[in-house]
Amino acid sequence: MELKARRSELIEVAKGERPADLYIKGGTVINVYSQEFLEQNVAIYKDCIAYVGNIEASIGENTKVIDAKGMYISPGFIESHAHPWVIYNPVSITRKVLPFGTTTSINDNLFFHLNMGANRFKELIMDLKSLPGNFLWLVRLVSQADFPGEREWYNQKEIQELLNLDEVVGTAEVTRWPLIYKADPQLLETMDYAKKIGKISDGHTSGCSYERLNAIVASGVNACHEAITAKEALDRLRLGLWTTLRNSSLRPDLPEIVKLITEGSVNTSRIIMTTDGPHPAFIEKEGYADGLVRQAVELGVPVLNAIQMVTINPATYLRLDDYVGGIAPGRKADILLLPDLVQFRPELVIAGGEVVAENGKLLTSLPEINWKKYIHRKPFTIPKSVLKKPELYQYPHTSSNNPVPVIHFRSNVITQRKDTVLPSKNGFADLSGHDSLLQAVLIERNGEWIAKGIIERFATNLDGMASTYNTTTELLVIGRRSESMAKAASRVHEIGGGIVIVDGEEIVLEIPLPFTGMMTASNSFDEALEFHNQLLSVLQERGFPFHDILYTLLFLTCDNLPGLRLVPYGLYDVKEDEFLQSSTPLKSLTFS
Ligand SMILES: Nc1ncnc2[nH]cnc12
Repeated sequence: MELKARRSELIEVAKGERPADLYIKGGTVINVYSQEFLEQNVAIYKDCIAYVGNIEASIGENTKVIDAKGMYISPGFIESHAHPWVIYNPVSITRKVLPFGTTTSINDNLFFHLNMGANRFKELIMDLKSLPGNFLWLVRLVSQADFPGEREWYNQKEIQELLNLDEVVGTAEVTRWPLIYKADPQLLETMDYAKKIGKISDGHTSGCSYERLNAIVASGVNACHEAITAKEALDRLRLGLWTTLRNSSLRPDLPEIVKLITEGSVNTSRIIMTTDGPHPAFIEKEGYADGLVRQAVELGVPVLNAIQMVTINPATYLRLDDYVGGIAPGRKADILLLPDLVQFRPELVIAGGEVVAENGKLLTSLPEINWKKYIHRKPFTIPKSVLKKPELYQYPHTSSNNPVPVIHFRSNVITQRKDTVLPSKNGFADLSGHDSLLQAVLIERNGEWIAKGIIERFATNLDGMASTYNTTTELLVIGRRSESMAKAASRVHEIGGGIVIVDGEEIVLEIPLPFTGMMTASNSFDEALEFHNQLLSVLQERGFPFHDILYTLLFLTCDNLPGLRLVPYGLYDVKEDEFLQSSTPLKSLTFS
């Protein structure tokens, strides 16, 4: 990490030979190293802490003294596993969570790399360096749904170059973890490279048994946030993984997994917490890293341990503890003044030595990013007229006697194969007698391929919807009426990405997501929140039975979760690793 303050200057301030810029006086320092509360002052010079103690020698004429009487002085919180694209974007999420005290976030680069490639992504990293706080990255080794040309797009040499950047702390989760289990040479080599240059590899081992976990840990993976029971969390801890307890909008599991601590006697020094990319309404209600500490303490975790789990523990895991995670000389001055240890909402947030927020209000400016310059790999080149063809949205089915493998939603994101006998009409499945079934297709933006399926238990009364908000960022079109689906698809094409819902011929909701098809191009978090709330309520009115629509859309097209998925190569049975219906080149279907 680059520091503005020189070490020699910090030494002078520590000795009282040079005046501090800021001096926080009269508060109680939360010492996450020694696990103590200490009545001490903190002197700050430029972007760093220079001194922690009771001597006031560094207060000079121009030193700004902050009275922290009655307050706790905490290290800034760290979100070590962020996904900065849940309709919000890197800037709008920072706007929201910096005043809540998250001064460091470690961000997945999935959709940035997927849409702009490694070199453009490098430019984005540089542009986002001007964000207040520490906005750092983990880089993907592959996407979340294999596609033609994936390994060239995620090429090893470029990824290694990214890993060498100061702003990149390691490799990101590999959701398709069987690749690691099978010792994929390209992935192992890159993870090894990361280790050699002192960086980490985040993991993702959902549903992985203890026995299989051994093989994953042997690959060099450092952490996992996918435990959904205290037992699974303990397995991970015991095998030497940094164990990240998740409380996300999709999986609000903390009450269960925290029993690892509250009903056990484990050492918490390798336990971390994450919100794992929650939707905007969750952040609005629960906060971010602050919400994790608040809830952990409510659930019975000792307060100092809970704070360590979002400060020094993630900093140590990320190999950033020389810079962030604690209040000590030579560390970055990322500091919160907390009025209490119940709400954990800071009265003052200092990031890099600057007061950036007070009483929940951001006081600093945010960069204006020209998102357009990054819209790069995938504009829609498929002619819009093609999207109007109704047969595009029908599942091929020639024999009424053969059952069709339907994607049945068991929960928000978990699906199962449900073979269903359906009549065939003009070579397609006839859904007219089955109210609970919808057509679903995934169309490559350039018309290279189309994958088709039928889904059940999504939103029974949905005429048509199209969305680039899914893990491929291609065009996902769902509905019961081909004409409405066509209209929704055409509109998303026109706006260059986003989510559109159509009733009959009428557009009832339009959410433009021009930045990669996942994010708004606005700095407003409130706009993202409003879009999310509208989407959920419009779909719930049409029968969507679950609590988190964005994750349903996101993961319908991934290739790692059970059971059937719609992915670039077709309708895919994840467990069997089998394609039940291959995707077809769209051009051969429609351009002739
Ligand atoms: N694997 C994932 N991909 C995209 N967004 C996510 N948010 C949480 N997990 C995610």
